[in-house]
Amino acid sequence: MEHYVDKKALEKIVGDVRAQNSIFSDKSFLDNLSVTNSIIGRESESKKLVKFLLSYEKGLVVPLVSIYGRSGSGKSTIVQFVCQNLDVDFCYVNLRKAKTVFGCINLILSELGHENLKNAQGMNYAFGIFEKLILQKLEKSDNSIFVLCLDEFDTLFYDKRGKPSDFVYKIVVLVEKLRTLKRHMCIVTISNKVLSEFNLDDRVVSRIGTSEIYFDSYSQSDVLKIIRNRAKKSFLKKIDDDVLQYCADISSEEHGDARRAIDLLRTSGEIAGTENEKISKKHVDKAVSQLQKNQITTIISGGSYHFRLACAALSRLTYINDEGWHSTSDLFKQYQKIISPDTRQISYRRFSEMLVELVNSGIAVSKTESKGRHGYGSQFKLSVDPELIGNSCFPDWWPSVVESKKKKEAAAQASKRLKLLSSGRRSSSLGNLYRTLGF
Ligand SMILES: Nc1ncnc2c1ncn2[C@@H]1O[C@H](COP(=O)(O)OP(=O)(O)OP(=O)(O)O)[C@@H](O)[C@H]1O
Repeated sequence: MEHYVDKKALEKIVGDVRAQNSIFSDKSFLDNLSVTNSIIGRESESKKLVKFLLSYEKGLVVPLVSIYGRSGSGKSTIVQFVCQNLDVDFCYVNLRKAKTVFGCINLILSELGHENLKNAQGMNYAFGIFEKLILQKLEKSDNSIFVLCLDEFDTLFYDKRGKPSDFVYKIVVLVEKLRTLKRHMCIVTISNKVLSEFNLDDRVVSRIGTSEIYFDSYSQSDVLKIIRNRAKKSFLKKIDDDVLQYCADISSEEHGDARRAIDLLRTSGEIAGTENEKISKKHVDKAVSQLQKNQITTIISGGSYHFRLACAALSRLTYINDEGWHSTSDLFKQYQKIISPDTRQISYRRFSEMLVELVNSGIAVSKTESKGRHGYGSQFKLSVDPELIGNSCFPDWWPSVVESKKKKEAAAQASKRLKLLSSGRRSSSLGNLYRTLGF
């Protein structure tokens, strides 16, 4: 049957959305993309950043400050809040949107109002424009410092062919050049990883020093304070504290993640609104599974065909064999079986890199195991339901996997019955023998 949206269907959609939103007074306080004005805690981290940036007033700024810590610990929020409230010119760029190093410089330029450049125009040309734009900006505002905030700094290092270390070197050289023009610039990198984990050349490392600010994960009570504050501003009616506690507990299971807590509270509210009920723990449970589903779908739909094949290989092995850990070579064999015959396979090495991507995305976990004389090898285990992954990767293919498992289980049952039967026959023929011998 064809599905289409007519006026009646649209009216229903509008009604559903209104119901979803009915229990909120102002949802903007539950928006993870906007920068909040009310920050709970984080005084010491803010102070350190202000100290690094304002040292320009005394004539010397460190070229690079590295901000690092687990996700949802407030890194991006604090950096943007501080920059917005100091007399500095700044440019905040989330590098996740870039696929290559050249893509990163294009993102920076476009944030500064410049059109995209073509690869062929080259990095040196791009840096020439970057320098001009910074000088123009400082001239206009009469500020002396330009802060370049590079969020998701790790992205730069995915493009190994684009020479990420060279790129950082070029920015540091620009910082030095601006200094000779009596202008200051500071690069603030934001990442989940510490700077030493990146493959930066010695010439970069020796120039940037070690100015780091670590953001410790929030405790359960920190997360609770953050969402209590948001709940007060965003819902029409007061939310029970045990519901907020429950959201905070779930969001602190692994590490205190404020983003997860805010998403959870918003989604629980939407579900409660749709069901026309007061928000309760039941809605939080539903929100947890809805968010997990959404997250998986986003990761998988954004991945390449081979990434989805790697996910599918791990899901199939896990589902069919009811087993957790799988080696790279078993997974590669499985990948070779699933891939469509007219598609070119990626190499074993590239496939192992893809498995690492899977771990980075949170879909799987890995461990290293000794293989005796053969050294060490990696093992991978899914961290989510294989059916959810398999169905999201290739919905037309997954039913055949379910069918194979059914067949395998039926065959195992049949062989069990056969064994029982034959051992029964053997014991009854032995019984006859004993009787004949008079025992
Ligand atoms: N101390 C805080 N007070 C109020 N809200 C906070 C605080 N810390 C984080 N948040 C909120 O939590 C959400 C996530 O914060 P943020 O994006 O800054 O985390 P992050 O450490 O940069 O995460 P990631 O590494 O995943 O990018 C945002 O909505 C932010 O407003």
